[in-house]
Amino acid sequence: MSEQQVTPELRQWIVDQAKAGRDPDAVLKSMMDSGWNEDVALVALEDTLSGFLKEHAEANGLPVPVRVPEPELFDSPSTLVVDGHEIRIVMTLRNPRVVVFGNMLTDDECDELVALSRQRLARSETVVTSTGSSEVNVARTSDGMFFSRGENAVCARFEARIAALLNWPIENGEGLQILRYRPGAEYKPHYDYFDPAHAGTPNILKRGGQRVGTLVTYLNTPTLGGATTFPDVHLEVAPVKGNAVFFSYDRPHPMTRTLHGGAPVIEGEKWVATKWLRQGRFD
Ligand SMILES: O=C(O)CCC(=O)C(=O)O
Ligand SMILES: [Fe+2]
Repeated sequence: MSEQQVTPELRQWIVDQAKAGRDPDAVLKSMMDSGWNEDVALVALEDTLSGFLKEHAEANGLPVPVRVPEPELFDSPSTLVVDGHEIRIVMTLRNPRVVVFGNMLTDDECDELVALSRQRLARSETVVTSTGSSEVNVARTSDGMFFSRGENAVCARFEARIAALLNWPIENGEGLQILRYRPGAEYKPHYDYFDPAHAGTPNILKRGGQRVGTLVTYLNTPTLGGATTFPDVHLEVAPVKGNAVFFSYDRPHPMTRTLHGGAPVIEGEKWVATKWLRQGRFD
C-alpha cells in the first residue's frame, strides 16, 4: 500500500482507542495488522494523540504534556546493547512510566564512582560543620555531591550510555549527583520536576527547562532497607548494585504518579548516582 491517507475517521478511531485505555503499542500493532505502513501509522498516532492530549490539557487547566526520554522497548526485548554494553530489562510499568534496568553499570564502574565522590562528600561535611549550623533537612538525610557533565572518563562513558539508552541528548542531562545514605537516612517522597507554583521555578527553568526524566543507579547493595518507593502505585525497587530505576514525567503534575522516595536505610550504606534529564540543553 502506498500513499496512505490519514482520514478524520482514522483519527477519531485512534482517539477512541486511547480513551478506552488501550496501550499505544497495541494500537500501532492493530494498524500494522490491517495494512498500515509502520512509519505512516506512527506519525498518524503521534500527531493525533499529541493534538488530542494538548486540547484536553488546555481545556482542563493542566500543563501540556511534552516528549520524554524513553528506551526502545517496542518488541519487549530482555536486553539492550548500548555501545557494546549489555543492559538487562528487569521490569517495566506504563503508568507511571518506570523501567528497571540491570547492569546499568558494571561493579567496577560503581566502585569508581564511589571512590571519586567519597572525598568530596567528606569535604562538604566539613563545610557544613564549619558554619556551626545544626540545620538538618529532615526530608533528605543523605550526603551529596555533583560531578559536572563529562568531568572524568567514567562519568562521560556513563552519560553517553544513558543518552543512547533513553534516546535523549547528552546535552540535556544535568551533571551526575551522588548520594550516600547512612543507616537511618532517607529521602522522603517527592517529585523531581520543579513545582510550577514555586516562585523560584521560572528562574530555574531558564537553564534547560523542566526535568522530564530521572535515572537512579545503585552503586552498592545496602544490607537492609533503602528501596526506591513509588507510593502512588505501591511499587518498591530494591537497591541492587549496578541496577537502575528510570522514570519519566511528561508534565510537572502529580497526575504523572511519579511521587517517589528513598526508604530509610536500615543496615549498611546506600550509594546512588542520580541523572536528571531536562527538556532542553542544560549548559
Ligand atoms: O535514593 C533513592 O532511591 C531516590 C533518589 C531520588 O529520589 C533522587 O535523587 O531524586
Ligand atoms: Fe527524586
